[in-house]
Amino acid sequence: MADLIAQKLMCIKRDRVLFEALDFSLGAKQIVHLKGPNGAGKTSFLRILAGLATATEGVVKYKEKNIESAGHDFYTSTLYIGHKSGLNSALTGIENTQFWANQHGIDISQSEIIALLGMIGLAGLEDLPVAHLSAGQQRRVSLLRLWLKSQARIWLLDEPFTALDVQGVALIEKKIQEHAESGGSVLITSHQALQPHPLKSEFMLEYRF
Ligand SMILES: Nc1ncnc2c1ncn2[C@@H]1O[C@H](COP(=O)(O)OP(=O)(O)OP(=O)(O)O)[C@@H](O)[C@H]1O
Repeated sequence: MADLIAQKLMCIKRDRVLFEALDFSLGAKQIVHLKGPNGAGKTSFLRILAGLATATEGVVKYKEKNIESAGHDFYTSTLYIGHKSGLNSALTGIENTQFWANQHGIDISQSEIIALLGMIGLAGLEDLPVAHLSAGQQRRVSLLRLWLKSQARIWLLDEPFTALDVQGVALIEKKIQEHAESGGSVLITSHQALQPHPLKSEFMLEYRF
């Protein structure tokens, strides 16, 4: 059975119907590439699925419960990474990661964070305020969450590859594939093609005038 089910979703923004009667499901071991032109409503859709915005009509269910009533179970099982980095630019990579881990009840030591930051390509930059990091380096700090919130089975990722170089994209793609292979599910928006993978499918949102 699917982890996350959306039924008959409608979303209206500024009098424009972005989508209506939209049914969608995301199950274990699935990677769904959400595609569509600028302004089609991909971010709006992702935010509704994450419980960060409310649909004009329709419901989103997690384990057969509306996400509003699924509560803690839903939020601990979901990892949403949006367009914005969600970082405090005055804090270092270590501090940002520690803060985020604390917010999510994740027990992690400073040496473990330093090791993870090194793994993601930020060795030697761990104690710089993230304002002093490049756009791609900041993106890497924010994507470190993929390695932290291991109990989150459902990943909702909005343009995670923005600003990443070729190696950065490959690292994140590999992590996404490993997550799906180990039973997780991933919905990802990206304007670039994803690596072919047997678990991957596509879901298209058309631009509606
Ligand atoms: N808070 C808001 N208030 C008014 N209109 C909004 C709001 N958020 C989004 N929109 C509008 O909804 C439409 C869809 O936006 P959305 O960000 O979901 O598109 P998208 O498919 O993710 O686009 P992109 O590929 O450019 O990221 C856009 O026309 C946008 O102007």
